[in-house]
Amino acid sequence: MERFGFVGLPNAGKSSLYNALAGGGALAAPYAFATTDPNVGVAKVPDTRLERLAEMSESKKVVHAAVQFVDIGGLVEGASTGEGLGNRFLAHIREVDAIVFLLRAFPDTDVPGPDDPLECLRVLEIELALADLETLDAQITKKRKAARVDKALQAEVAALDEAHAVLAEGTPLYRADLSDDVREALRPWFLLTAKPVIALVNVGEDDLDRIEEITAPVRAELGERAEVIGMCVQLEAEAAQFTGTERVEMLEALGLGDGALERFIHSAYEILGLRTFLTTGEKESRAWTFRAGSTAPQAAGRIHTDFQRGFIRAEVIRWDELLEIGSWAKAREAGKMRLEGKEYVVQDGDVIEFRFNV
Ligand SMILES: Nc1ncnc2c1ncn2[C@@H]1O[C@H](COP(=O)(O)OP(=O)(O)OP(=O)(O)O)[C@@H](O)[C@H]1O
Ligand SMILES: [Mg+2]
Repeated sequence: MERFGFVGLPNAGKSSLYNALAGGGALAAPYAFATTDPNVGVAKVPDTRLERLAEMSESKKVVHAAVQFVDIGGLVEGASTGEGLGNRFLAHIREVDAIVFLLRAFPDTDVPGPDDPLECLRVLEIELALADLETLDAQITKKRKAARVDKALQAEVAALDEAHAVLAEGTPLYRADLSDDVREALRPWFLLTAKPVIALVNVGEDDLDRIEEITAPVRAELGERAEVIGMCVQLEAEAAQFTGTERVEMLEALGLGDGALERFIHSAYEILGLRTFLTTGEKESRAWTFRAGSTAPQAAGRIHTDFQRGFIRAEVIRWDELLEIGSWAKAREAGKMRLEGKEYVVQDGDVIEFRFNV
């Protein structure tokens, strides 16, 4: 399952965001990956398509797609040299698939810390860039020597040199203009600043009508490099303690509209190129996560490796088409199911039944 790490200065709102996701019933299951750090949550990805299909099939069970969130803890200036949680902290970041920068924009004299989101971003990025520089410095000389003998290593060394030059200027790699080849060569290095980023600007309760304005400088700074979302995490966490219509009323009363959590989870899903296909039946309806561009056998492998190995073909229909027809049996009868083979590239929103043979 894909994992997102919350990174921010102390008091940025990381734990509040975690609670917001946990409180809203979003936390499908607590997941402890280490006793020293129990703050890993599984958040289900909201999906009305799935709910409607489950209703249609009168499914006994409904299983949403899910992503993991980790509340990593506060990063302080000097983390790269061992300040604060230091290296243990950085190791946790290394394990995630994407980073969520929590940028504080709420003023509160009782809660210490900077409230300029751009300033917060700068400190976070410099610490992570320094940590990456250190990783490279520790290895680059050895690699260079090896490359003199083994020419095959030259491309990797060139990529490391390019990354080093970028980082030495204090620029995180996700912001740099690197070719796909260079990014690929850097992948085995698990560099912190090469990970995809969501910047979450945490605004104050009194600034709900200024979210766009407060978020704009961060958006301008990051451009296309990252997803930028503004919300008041505190209020979202309060609303998340309610469910169903109560939550809708609460969100309305707080002036939060549909709530930003769903939007946030969708963005998280989106930036990793994740997509959803669905299965539906009386026993269960379920949303499955796959990578954009996956073929039918690869998608089948998300259910079970046997499905991939023994793949014969897939019966496919778009979710809305199926809903309109009203049932799987009727769709089949009407000849509306497409038979797709090994080469088929699965689309977001496909409802699929796999035929396989093991
Ligand atoms: N948007 C907001 N407006 C006002 N107060 C907020 C907002 N978001 C969070 N807070 C408050 O700020 C304080 C710090 O929040 P939180 O504990 O979530 O930060 P944190 O990033 O987890 O900090 P740490 O790194 O110390 O663990 C809490 O008292 C919380 O209620
Ligand atoms: Mg915290």
